[in-house]
Amino acid sequence: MQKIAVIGTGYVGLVSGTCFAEIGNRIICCDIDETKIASLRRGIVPIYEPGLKELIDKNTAAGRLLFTSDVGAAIEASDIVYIAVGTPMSETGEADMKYVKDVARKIGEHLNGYKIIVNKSTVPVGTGELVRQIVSNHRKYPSVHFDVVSNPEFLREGSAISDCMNMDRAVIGSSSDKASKAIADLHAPFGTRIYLTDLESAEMIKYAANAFLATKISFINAIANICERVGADVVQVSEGMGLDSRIGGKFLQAGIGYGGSCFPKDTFALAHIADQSGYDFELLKAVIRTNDKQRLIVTDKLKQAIGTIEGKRIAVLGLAFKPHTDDMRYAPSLTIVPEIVQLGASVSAFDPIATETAKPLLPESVRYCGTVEEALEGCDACVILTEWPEIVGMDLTRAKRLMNATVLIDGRNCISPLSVQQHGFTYHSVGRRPVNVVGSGLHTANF
Ligand SMILES: NC(=O)c1ccc[n+]([C@@H]2O[C@H](COP(=O)([O-])OP(=O)(O)OC[C@H]3O[C@@H](n4cnc5c(N)ncnc54)[C@H](O)[C@@H]3O)[C@@H](O)[C@H]2O)c1
Ligand SMILES: O=c1ccn([C@@H]2O[C@H](COP(=O)(O)OP(=O)(O)O[C@H]3O[C@H](CO)[C@@H](O)[C@H](O)[C@H]3O)[C@@H](O)[C@H]2O)c(=O)[nH]1
Repeated sequence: MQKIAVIGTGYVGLVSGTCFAEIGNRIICCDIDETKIASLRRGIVPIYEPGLKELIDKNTAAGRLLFTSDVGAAIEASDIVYIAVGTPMSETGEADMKYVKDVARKIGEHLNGYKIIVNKSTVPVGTGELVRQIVSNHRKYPSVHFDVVSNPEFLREGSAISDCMNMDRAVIGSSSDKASKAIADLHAPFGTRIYLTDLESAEMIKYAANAFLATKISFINAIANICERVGADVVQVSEGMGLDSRIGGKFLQAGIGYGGSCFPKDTFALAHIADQSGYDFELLKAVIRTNDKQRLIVTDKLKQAIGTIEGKRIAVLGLAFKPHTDDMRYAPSLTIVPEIVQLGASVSAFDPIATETAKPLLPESVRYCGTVEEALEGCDACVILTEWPEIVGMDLTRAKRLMNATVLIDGRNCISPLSVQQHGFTYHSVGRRPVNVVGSGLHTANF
């Protein structure tokens, strides 16, 4: 059992803190946001993440998971201190290190004995060393030692608990064997692969992994745009490509591009790190440009499908950047909905979870609906931006009855083209052929 303080109780700190408690450690999750801590203490979880509330309730009841806004006291009461604060994109593209630096100062001020300081936030290479210097400079007792470790987080929102409990690997970077071993031992109950490395390489692994996944997405989106022009079907192309084990089928779903709190900011940050190091990362810059442009295809497709957008009513289904989260950070809807409104249409929007997070971020004229059906009623076209199960599984017969005109723009390629066409819809996807070829797909050799 380790005594651990997790500083920053956002998506990462709250989930990883809870999972560390679940494997038997005593965790104090702390945050400067007192409202957040007060909610958590009352059993109210401030973010939507499947399975998180149940796991928090279980571990708080067992006395393994505590919440406080007294960050200093949490540091003093722990042997391992995890940094999990935000590193948002600054105006110039690089990661804003303000919160990490604030926490490092605080750790220095409350270093009352040997501690391992572990950074879980996504940070530029060199941050471990920066944290070491700040902690050193703010130490109350200069004779007290500490080690710094980088242990980046790879969870995805929407499946964060499962990603954390069944992580592919734990990357642990440090110049101290003792600290690396302690953090490796901490991960033993997860039964995961441990990858030991130096601080700088661990920090780079996180950015490189996200940039690579973003590259796969922009690559398949570019292929989808070509498929549309030459008459191929991107879903079949990506499946056929993915069967090559060197390529793999994951992160090859074409659509309106990536959003979220990580890929947009981390690709920018890595391009900035490269620039600073004197290397022009042209490939990554093209990935970012491709993603920015991909969002614009929705209004282009709308114009193609219904002519003028002015005066029309458009149903927008899905606002969150991906299903199973209420996170709206860099969601494609934040670009697409204002564009539709600006072109003179009225928007009826539905999202099963993210509506409240979305409201302050979208134009005031947007009408929010409680169901898919309410959003579709009387609309001239329907646009899918997030593949929530209730949107993918919508009743097309009912949808057709409710809508003024049967135009469906599927920004996530999540509805079967055959099925929508059988229901009499005009279907616009991202690089799919209008109708599937019968008998296509994977077959055994004796087919
Ligand atoms: N969200 C993800 O899916 C994800 C996954 C992997 C890695 N990451 C990385 O993890 C880090 C955290 O991301 P997040 O999405 O959890 O951020 P978040 O914005 O949801 O949460 C950060 C929390 O830190 C708190 N905080 C800020 N300064 C503080 C301080 N001085 N003391 C105590 N608390 C403080 C904030 O109040 C906030 O609650 C980022 O670097 C991010 O890139 C995020
Ligand atoms: O084939 C795909 C896969 C994803 N996406 C989009 O990409 C974005 C990101 O999706 P996902 O990676 O599932 O969610 P995140 O929670 O942003 O997780 C990413 O970012 C986290 C923060 O760094 C990392 O920890 C995770 O490993 C990494 O997958 C979303 O808008 C998805 O719609 C696609 O368009 N096509």
